[in-house]
Amino acid sequence: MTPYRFDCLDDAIAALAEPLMPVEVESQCRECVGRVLAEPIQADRDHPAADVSAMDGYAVAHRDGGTLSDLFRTDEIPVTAESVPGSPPPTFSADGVIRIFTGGIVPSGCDRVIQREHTIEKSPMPSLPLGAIQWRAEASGSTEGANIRRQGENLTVGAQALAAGIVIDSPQAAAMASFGVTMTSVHRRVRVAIITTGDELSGGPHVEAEVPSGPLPAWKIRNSNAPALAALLARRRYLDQPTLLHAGDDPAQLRQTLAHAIRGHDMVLLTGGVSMGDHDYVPEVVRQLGAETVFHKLPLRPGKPILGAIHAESPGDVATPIIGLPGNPVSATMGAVRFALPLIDKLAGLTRWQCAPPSVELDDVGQKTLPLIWLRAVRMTRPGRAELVIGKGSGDLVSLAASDGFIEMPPGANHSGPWPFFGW
Ligand SMILES: Nc1nc2c(c(=O)[nH]1)N[C@H]1C(S)=C(S)[C@@H](COP(=O)(O)OP(=O)(O)OC[C@H]3O[C@@H](n4cnc5c(N)ncnc54)[C@H](O)[C@@H]3O)O[C@H]1N2
Ligand code: MOO
Repeated sequence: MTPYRFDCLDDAIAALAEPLMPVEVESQCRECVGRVLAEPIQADRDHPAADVSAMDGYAVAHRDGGTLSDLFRTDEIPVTAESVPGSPPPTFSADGVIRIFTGGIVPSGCDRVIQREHTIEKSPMPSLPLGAIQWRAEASGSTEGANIRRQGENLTVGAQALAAGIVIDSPQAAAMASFGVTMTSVHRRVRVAIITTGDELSGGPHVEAEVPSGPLPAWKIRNSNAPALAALLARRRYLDQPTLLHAGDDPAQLRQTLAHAIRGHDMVLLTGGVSMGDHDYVPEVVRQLGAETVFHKLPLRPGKPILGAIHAESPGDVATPIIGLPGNPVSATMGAVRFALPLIDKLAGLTRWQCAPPSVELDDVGQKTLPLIWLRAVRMTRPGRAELVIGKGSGDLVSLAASDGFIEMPPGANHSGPWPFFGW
């Protein structure tokens, strides 16, 4: 029997994710790159729309024995017409071959395209205004259909090109453009509030986004968690810029700040004040505001005191996840990647919001083990391989800045992996 409600991080995340619904849909969005598609996209035409050439070369209909298109002929064969991309195809006749360019329509009757490298090209002359060719030996090795992209081989008209619930990135933008879609339905951007806590942060109770650069007394620190979490979120264009809030070590102020954040946001991330100290008010304030604590503390290092809760005005109402990340910068950053990002993805409307991280093997794992799930900072050394970045614990944001992400090892493990890798 363990003292934790969840022994597995994915189970804890799934429990928090369970009541979450994707945010609303905006229709007829034009600037939709980086947003989450909310409706499927269908092909408005076959892709390709006709049989087209995949090479610059000559379109022929190979008939063994005697005809001009015979690839075993050794004499000169006239070029009778050209098929140029952007123009309708010429008519093919067995009197010669058609010069065709990549993307040009293969005239009906042709059964293959021979790339120009497999020909000897003869210059035009008055009797042969488009010139002539002779086959090189390689031409006779071609097969039927060679270098032809068939009409509809990628997709046929009416079939689904893109499913709803994916991010519109570069390939998806290409697919939409190619099927003539200039506006579509997307989920609105997810609104996240980040609340930092603690009187030790410089700027007093109203610490905001700006980081003061002047000298500080030793008992004050600069707020590194807000910029760390904001930077993680900034890469996702399906999020609004997060609202940065701060509450000092005062339960009333924290309650007011958290209540305000819940009202205007889809998710609230807090850092600090979640552990056992006399000034750690987050768990109590979360309860006071009527949120259900799904877990508080997980068998995890760093980040053991993490809290996950769900707030809903009334049963069945919109559920707002609240994640209380430990204040230590390494715990806050790793916790945000591991816990907050998948939940944000679910809120954003992504179908595949659950983590499917790549894996890496460690170059050298050392002897140490932990009886907890261990998140360890690593730096990539080669594809699929990483080395540990040894730091001084969960306050060491300096060594974290030398890492590419972290791996997750189960309790007691100390072999080289492969281990799931979570990049920054
Ligand atoms: N008696 C116990 N003490 C502690 C336990 C425990 O189980 N029993 N857990 C330890 C662990 S593990 C962690 S992690 C920390 C988490 O504590 P809190 O979440 O309550 O965080 P704070 O005490 O408020 O802050 C911890 C640390 O982080 C610094 N901090 C806070 N906010 C920021 C910020 N925005 N930017 C940069 N640094 C920040 C803060 O000054 C503290 O040094 O609790 C252990 N204690
Ligand atoms: O979870 Mo704490 O992060 O070990 O310092």
